[in-house]
Amino acid sequence: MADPQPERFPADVSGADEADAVLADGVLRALHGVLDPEIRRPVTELDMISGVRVDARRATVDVRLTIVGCPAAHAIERDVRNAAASVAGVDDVEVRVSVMTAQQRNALTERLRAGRPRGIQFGPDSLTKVFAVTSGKGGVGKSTVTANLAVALAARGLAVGLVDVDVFGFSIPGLLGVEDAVPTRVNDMILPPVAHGVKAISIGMFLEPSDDPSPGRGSGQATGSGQAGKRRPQAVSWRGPMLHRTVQQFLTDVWFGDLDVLLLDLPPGTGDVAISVGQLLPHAEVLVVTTPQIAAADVAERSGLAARQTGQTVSGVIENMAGLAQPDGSVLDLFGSGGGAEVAGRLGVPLLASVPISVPLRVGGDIGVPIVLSDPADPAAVALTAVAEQLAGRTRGLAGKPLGLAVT
Ligand SMILES: Nc1ncnc2c1ncn2[C@@H]1O[C@H](COP(=O)(O)OP(=O)(O)OP(=O)(O)O)[C@@H](O)[C@H]1O
Repeated sequence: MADPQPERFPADVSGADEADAVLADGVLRALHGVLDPEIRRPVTELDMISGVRVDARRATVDVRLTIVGCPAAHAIERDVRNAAASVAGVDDVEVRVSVMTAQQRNALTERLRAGRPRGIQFGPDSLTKVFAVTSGKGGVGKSTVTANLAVALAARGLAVGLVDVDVFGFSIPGLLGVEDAVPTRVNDMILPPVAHGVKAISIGMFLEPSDDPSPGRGSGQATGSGQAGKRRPQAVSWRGPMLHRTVQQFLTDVWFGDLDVLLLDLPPGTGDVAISVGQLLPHAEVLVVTTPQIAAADVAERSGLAARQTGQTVSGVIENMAGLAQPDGSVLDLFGSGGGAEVAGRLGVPLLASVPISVPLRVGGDIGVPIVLSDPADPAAVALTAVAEQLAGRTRGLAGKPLGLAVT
């Protein structure tokens, strides 16, 4: 038997006379093009439009926000107003804002879950390709690489999620320019902020903001994020069970919707979080980031071997911080050379790219605009975009997936 459909709350559409009724229909059609900035679906599909009334070419649109103080309220109101005003024949627009009832909110969260029971969203049957990015040592550029891959994949039109499980050294919010973003909660569902087209979640988004009123770093591109003062760095010192629950909650309660690709930024090394991710997402493919330094190869290889012990597949190695191009055309191998190929050889997987040291790459990270967007012609951006293309080619395959068919 099919799952019962959650209740719908359709819009009441009317006009003072026949011509106004036609305009009201036009306004509703125009509103189909307005997306909720966090959920990324048309507001009309989400029952956020409760009424459209046109009187003597004057449109009144009733909008229902998901929660009181919805951080996306301003953007939704603006987009609704603009869409209604774009309908030829409408002279004026009034937008009236209210908040969903508990019943309407429940129906919405049910619908977003699409009848699936609450649980890990990216199990082995999911069509979402999951890549966990790991490294042996810290500071090799793993988070920078992950953020760039996510943004490059989103720029190709893929639906991309990024989970920053580098709990002790989280840096994804800053790298994506959303370090002050606060995720919205709708019932027990957490809506991840969207930055540069990527739905991103990080422990850094749940720390209490300080009272420091100075503006945070970033491009302010987060949509639907509450802005509440710059966060001072805070230490997270948790033991294994707490870490495991956090990873589990990110994969269960954060609503990503239908994703093509999910990337996870793991902490360096082979600790508790890597083990939790291995247990929760055993089908994830692992990408190992390392530097060209041969001396770092052992520890990088170990992070790949640890992933294999939990059943994950190591898909490739990305060498980062390779030779720095000098103004005279020579190349300075600051961290030596050959480390990436060495690790790839030992793990028996391809070396996916060698990303050079790049000042624009570092600057892109500092200002929250990844280099694949801020300076796509830079050699480091070119190398990272090429990796994203390889990964994109491997998404949405049904090959090897159980189809859930039974012989009767
Ligand atoms: N190719 C590169 N060229 C220049 N700077 C880089 C490059 N890759 C990364 N960096 C810089 O190196 C520093 C460390 O990068 P990042 O935080 O991404 O490392 P990480 O491996 O994720 O560290 P950890 O796991 O310890 O948090 C950052 O300041 C980043 O801007």
